[in-house]
Amino acid sequence: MTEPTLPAGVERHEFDGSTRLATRGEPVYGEPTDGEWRAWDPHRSKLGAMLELGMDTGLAGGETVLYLGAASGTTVSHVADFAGPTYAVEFAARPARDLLEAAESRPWLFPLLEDARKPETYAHVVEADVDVVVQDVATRGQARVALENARFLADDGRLLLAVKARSEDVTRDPEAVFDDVRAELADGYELLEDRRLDDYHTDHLGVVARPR
Ligand SMILES: C[S@@+](CC[C@H](N)C(=O)[O-])C[C@H]1O[C@@H](n2cnc3c(N)ncnc32)[C@H](O)[C@@H]1O
Repeated sequence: MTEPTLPAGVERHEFDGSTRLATRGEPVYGEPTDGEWRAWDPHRSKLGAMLELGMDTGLAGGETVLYLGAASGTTVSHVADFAGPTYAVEFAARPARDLLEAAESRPWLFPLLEDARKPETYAHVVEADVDVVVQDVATRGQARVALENARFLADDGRLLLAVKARSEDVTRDPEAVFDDVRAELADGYELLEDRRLDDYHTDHLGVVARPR
């Protein structure tokens, strides 16, 4: 089986003797750089882990992206380095300050201080038919958030979702949590691939899906 190709604008570069994913842009979280390239740390990024593990994200580069749970911009800054317009939703004010800083050198990165459970609050800003929704909210009701934001996706768009089992229920077996999330997601999405991200993020599932 051939590995899915990386999106244009994401390359493997040598940093301190090891080959790592990288994008081209201003550093954001103290990551090592090699000229214009900065390392993308899969231990700090679920999407980075999905790419590192060879999941077929469908990303080609240049996409319009809605990113839910942007926090201080670690991952979404890499996304904005290779994607097109990137709308970054985060509801906590503290990390959003760092997110605004990451956006200063990225004209295509649009931070939105909103609640991803209330898509109507940013529907007037986010353009219709985005190519990709990336979601990493690590909060209870992760499938519900993905379903509520499906309205933004183009028919052939992709949901790239990270599910944190412990955010749903700390006491349950993660596999049982993931089964429930898969079943709920099926209300609005066709699941194309899922994979445990434990090599990088304990008890997390990476999911690639498209709207039904
Ligand atoms: C695991 S962190 C995200 C890390 C980030 N995706 C990265 O890789 O750089 C989860 C973030 O989702 C945010 N979040 C949780 N629920 C949210 C909601 N309903 N709306 C917007 N942001 C939310 C949290 O405030 C937190 O910053």
